[in-house]
Amino acid sequence: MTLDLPLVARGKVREVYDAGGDRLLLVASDRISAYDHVLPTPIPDKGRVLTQLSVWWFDQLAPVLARFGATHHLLSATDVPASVAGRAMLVRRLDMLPVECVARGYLSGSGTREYERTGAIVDVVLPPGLVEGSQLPEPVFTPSTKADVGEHDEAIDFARVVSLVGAARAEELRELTLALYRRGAEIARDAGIVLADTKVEFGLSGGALVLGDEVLTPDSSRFWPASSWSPGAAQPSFDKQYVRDWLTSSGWDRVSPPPELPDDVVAATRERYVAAYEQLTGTSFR
Ligand SMILES: CCOC(=O)Cn1cc(-c2ncnc(N)c2C#N)cn1
Repeated sequence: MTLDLPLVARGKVREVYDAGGDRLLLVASDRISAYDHVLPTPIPDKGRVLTQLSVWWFDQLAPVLARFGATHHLLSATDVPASVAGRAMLVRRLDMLPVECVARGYLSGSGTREYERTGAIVDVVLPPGLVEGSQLPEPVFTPSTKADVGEHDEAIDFARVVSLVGAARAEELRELTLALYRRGAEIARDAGIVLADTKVEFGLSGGALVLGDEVLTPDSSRFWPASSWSPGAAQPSFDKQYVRDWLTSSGWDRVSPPPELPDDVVAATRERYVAAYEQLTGTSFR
C-alpha cells in the first residue's frame, strides 16, 4: 500500500504521513514486533483493532484531559484514505515534547531489573520486597527520551524532564500521565485486563498541552490477563504470549531474522487483539 502523501516518520509498526494543512495521518500496520524484532508475518486486522481502540480511549479519557485544560490530537478516524480505512487517524500536527511519558502501576521488564539493582527505577525509589509483576503501592512516572529508530528509549529522571520542558510543564506531564494511567487501569480492570504500564506522548498546539500518538493500546502498554496475574514471574502478555511462546519453542536465537509464524499462531493472536478491544469497549469489533 502506498499513500500519495509525504512520509514524516516510520516506526516498527506504524507510519506518519503529512496530510497537509497542519494535519498528519497516523497509519497502523498489521505488523507485530516481539523481542525487539518486527516479525515477517502480519496479524490481519491488528492495525484496525489498535486504531479503533485508540479512538475509543481518546473519547474515554477526554474528561481527564479536560480537568488539566488539555485536549487530544484526534481529528477523524473516518476521513482517511480508503486504502487505510479503519487503521488510520487524521490528527492535528503538534510540536511534540521530547519526552516519552511512562506510567507504571506494576513492576516488570527493565523496571524490575533496575529495581533489583538499585531499589528504584531511575530516581523513583520503591519499597523493598517487590518482585516481577508486583503491583506498586502507587503508580509512578518513569519517563524516557525518544530513541532513534531501532534504539531503546533511555530512562531519564524527573530533573532531566524539567531541563527539557521546564518545571511547571514537567509537573503537568507527570500528573496528567498518572491521571490518564489511573483512569485507564480502572476501566481495564473492570474488563479483566491488568494495565501494567503505558507510554503516552504529548505535544503543544498554541501553547496548550495536547495528548498525541496512540493511547493505551497493547503496543504502547503492557496488557496482562487479570485472571492469570501472579507476582513472582514474568506475567503472560494478553496479546503477544502465543507469539512469544511459539518463537521460543521454534528455537529462534532472537538474533537472526525471525521465522514466519504458523497460521494457528496468527489466528490466535488476531483473536487476542479482537478480544482486548471487545472486553474493553463492550462492543463487537467489525
Ligand atoms: C511512526 C511512529 O512515530 C510516531 O508516531 C512518533 N511521531 C509523532 C509525531 C507527531 N508529530 C506532530 N504532531 C503529532 N500529532 C504527532 C503524533 N502522534 C511524529 N512522529
